[in-house]
Amino acid sequence: MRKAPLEIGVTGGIGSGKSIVCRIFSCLNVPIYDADKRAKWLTVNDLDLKSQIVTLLGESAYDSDGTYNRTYVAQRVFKDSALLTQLNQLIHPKVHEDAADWLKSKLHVPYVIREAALMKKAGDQNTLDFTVLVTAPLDLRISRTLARDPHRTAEDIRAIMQNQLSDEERQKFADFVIDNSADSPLIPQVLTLHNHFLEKAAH
Ligand SMILES: CC(C)(COP(=O)(O)OP(=O)(O)OC[C@H]1O[C@@H](n2cnc3c(N)ncnc32)[C@H](O)[C@@H]1O)[C@@H](O)C(=O)NCCC(=O)NCCS
Ligand SMILES: Nc1ncnc2c1ncn2[C@@H]1O[C@H](COP(=O)(O)OP(=O)(O)OP(=O)(O)O)[C@@H](O)[C@H]1O
Repeated sequence: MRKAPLEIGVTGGIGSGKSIVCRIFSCLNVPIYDADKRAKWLTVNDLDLKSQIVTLLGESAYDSDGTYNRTYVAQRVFKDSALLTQLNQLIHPKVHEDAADWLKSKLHVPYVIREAALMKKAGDQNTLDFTVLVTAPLDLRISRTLARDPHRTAEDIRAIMQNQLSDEERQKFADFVIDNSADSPLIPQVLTLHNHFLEKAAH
């Protein structure tokens, strides 16, 4: 009997469908750690991190009510990969610490999922048992993201993509791939993986 749950990473670029895939896993009672969402929470609630971000990006990184000004930060960092690296270096250790704390309350389940766009860059694959890559054609990812995020332009989305690994690079470390193109239903693919992970966790 394993002492801890299996840890599965779900990764993919902007608009690939990580969140929707994780929502399906969540319906199967699998706990999900959403690294993007937690990173945003930490930027506001971890005061040490907040002051480091102000030192790096200036007071404009936060609105007067203390909200993280994501539009401002996105405009700065997705155009300047060196600055993005510096921001990552502040945020990622905090996210790793937070994820480790989260895992401590999930010891009773067969497996958990960590959802993150930056799996390889963040070094997450070293602690994961398996990695699942969610893919979709680039144009479809752009159109889905435009429909979801009306405040972004196609140019913004391409700038973000340029700061992310390509699917080809992600395939090198992925154990499984979920095809999220228009004609490929997600639920059967998730169910197959779910059964596989349950089996792995039992042995
Ligand atoms: C830059 C920020 C302010 C943009 O916020 P915004 O709400 O506009 O976008 P959102 O967070 O939804 O991200 C949009 C897309 O960019 C991706 N993305 C986010 N951060 C990064 C990054 N550091 N490198 C590459 N892609 C990133 C997301 O996965 C998503 O696909 C925010 O993403 C941020 O603070 N990122 C740095 C923290 C981080 O690395 N988060 C990733 C998980 S650890
Ligand atoms: N198979 C699909 N059919 C229709 N819409 C989809 C499909 N997959 C994803 N979408 C939609 O496309 C958008 C992007 O998907 P999602 O938010 O899951 O991507 P993501 O990989 O989590 O993106 P990000 O990295 O930006 O957080 C969402 O609005 C989602 O509802």
